[in-house]
Parts: sequence; structure tokens; C-alpha cells
Amino acid sequence: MWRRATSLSSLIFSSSRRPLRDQGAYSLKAWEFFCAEPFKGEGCLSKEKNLFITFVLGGPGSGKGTQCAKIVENFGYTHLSAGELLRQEIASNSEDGAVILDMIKEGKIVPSEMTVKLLKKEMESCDNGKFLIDGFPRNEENRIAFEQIIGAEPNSVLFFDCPEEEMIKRVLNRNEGRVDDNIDTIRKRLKVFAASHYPVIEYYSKKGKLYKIDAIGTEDEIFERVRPVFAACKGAH
Ligand SMILES: Nc1ncnc2c1ncn2[C@@H]1O[C@H](COP(=O)(O)OP(=O)(O)OP(=O)(O)O)[C@@H](O)[C@H]1O
Ligand SMILES: Nc1ccn([C@@H]2O[C@H](COP(=O)(O)O)[C@@H](O)[C@H]2O)c(=O)n1
Ligand SMILES: [Mg+2]
Repeated sequence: MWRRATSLSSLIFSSSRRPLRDQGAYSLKAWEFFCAEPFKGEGCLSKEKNLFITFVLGGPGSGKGTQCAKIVENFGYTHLSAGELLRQEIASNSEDGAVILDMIKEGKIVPSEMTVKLLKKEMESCDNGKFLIDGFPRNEENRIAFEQIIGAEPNSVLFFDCPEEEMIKRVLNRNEGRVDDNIDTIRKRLKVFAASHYPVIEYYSKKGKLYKIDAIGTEDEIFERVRPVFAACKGAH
């Protein structure tokens, strides 16, 4: 159903096993998004610096963090993982941290003001204006809060499309000691993801900003599907 609603760009890009020479129309579209003038609102972050923002979406274990590390290495973006910022807030023993821990254990989405506040702080303190925002927005509330508080929209949105069984396998093998990497919480996270991500994907698809990436394959194979999105505009900003 939702495949029919995806943008032309995501349809082109979702056929990621196609040779790159067939992706000319896609590359042109990527150029347009990345080179577009960033949104400028009154009194907001985007007023102070040129922002080039990519949201990186996908279910738990779909490989967002892994691919973000490769994008940073190759294209000089600053990686902000919403989940990681929330975990740092827990580690700081703040009042918010206690609330956040309870929600993460249950696989719930933390109130948007808390998450956007953390993202804003990082964005303000960073000289680089090129941001990969990983695991955000998780739902429409996140999306709208970002627009209102940061005063900017993403230039593009990557969506890592991965089957549930593969996501479960990857998360259970991750071994990073996360409180939410256990089968009960993973099932809750998958339910929340299934219930809340679609409107966000649909929103950016309609705006022609969505790039759907097939997340099955080796890490390097997947990065070769991601690379052209960023390569199209390398050096332009
Ligand atoms: N293409 C891949 N094939 C197999 N394993 C992978 C692949 N990509 C990432 N992994 C592994 O799967 C696990 C989950 O990957 P990663 O942490 O990047 O996912 P994520 O989307 O950021 O998940 P989360 O939303 O839970 O933070 C990691 O252990 C990672 O090393
Ligand atoms: N926008 C977000 C992002 C994350 N969370 C919470 O953190 C958990 C872990 O996130 P990862 O991206 O690292 O998987 C997630 O399950 C949520 O509980 C959030 O609330 N809002
Ligand atoms: Mg991650």
C-alpha cells in the first residue's frame, strides 16, 4: 500500500540493486534537495547558520547508526542520534533522565520537547551546519516539535527499509548493553515503530524528500545505495 504512495525519488532509489548508471534522474533530484536554500525562520537556529539536515529513519536495528558512521566518514556530516542523546541524559542523572529511562525500557517515545531540547543544544554548539539526525522524527509529534522549535525542515530523509525478523536478529546480536535490547522491549519498540512511523514517511514522501533504502545486505552494500544521495552534492556546501 505505502509503496504506491512513495515519491518518485524513493521508488528510483528503492531499486537499489539497479546499476548506478540507471539512477541519473535520482541523482538530479538529490542535487536539487541538497542545494536548496535552507528554511529561514525568525529568531530560530536556521536564522543563525546554514543548515543542511538529513533525517535518518528506520526500525530498531535497521542499521541507521551503522550507516550514519559511514556517511560521517565520507561526507563530513555531524551525526546526532536522538536515542544516544536520550541515553546520555539518563547517564547525567537529571530529572528528565529518570523519566526517559522509564520510557526507553518500555520502548515508548519520549515527549518531543525533551528530545528536541537535546537536539537543539547539540546543534547550537556545533560549528558544522550539516547534520544527520538519526532516529528522529519517530512520530508526527516529533516532526512538528522540531519544525516549531528549530524552525527548519530536513533537506532530505533516508528511510532504511528492513524486515522485522532481520531487525530482531540484529538487535539481539548487538551486545552493547542497552536496556532496551531484549526480546520483550524489542517487540514493544517494533509495535511503536509500526504504529507511528508511517505518517512521517508519508509526509516526506509527499514532499518528494524521501529516499527509501533497501536495508538488506552487507553494511558496505547498503552504503553503496546511500552514497549517491550525498555524492551528488559533495563540495557544494
Ligand atoms: N547490514 C548489516 N548486516 C548485518 N548486521 C548489521 C548490518 N548493519 C548493522 N548491523 C548490526 O546490527 C546492529 C544494529 O545496527 P545499528 O545499531 O546500526 O541499528 P539502528 O538502526 O541504529 O538501531 P537502533 O534504532 O536500535 O539504534 C549492530 O550490531 C550492527 O553492527
Ligand atoms: N526520537 C526518539 C528517539 C528515541 N527515543 C527513545 O529511545 C529509544 C532508543 O532509540 P534508538 O534510536 O537508539 O533505537 C527508543 O526506543 C525510544 O524509547 C525516543 O523516544 N524518541
Ligand atoms: Mg541506533
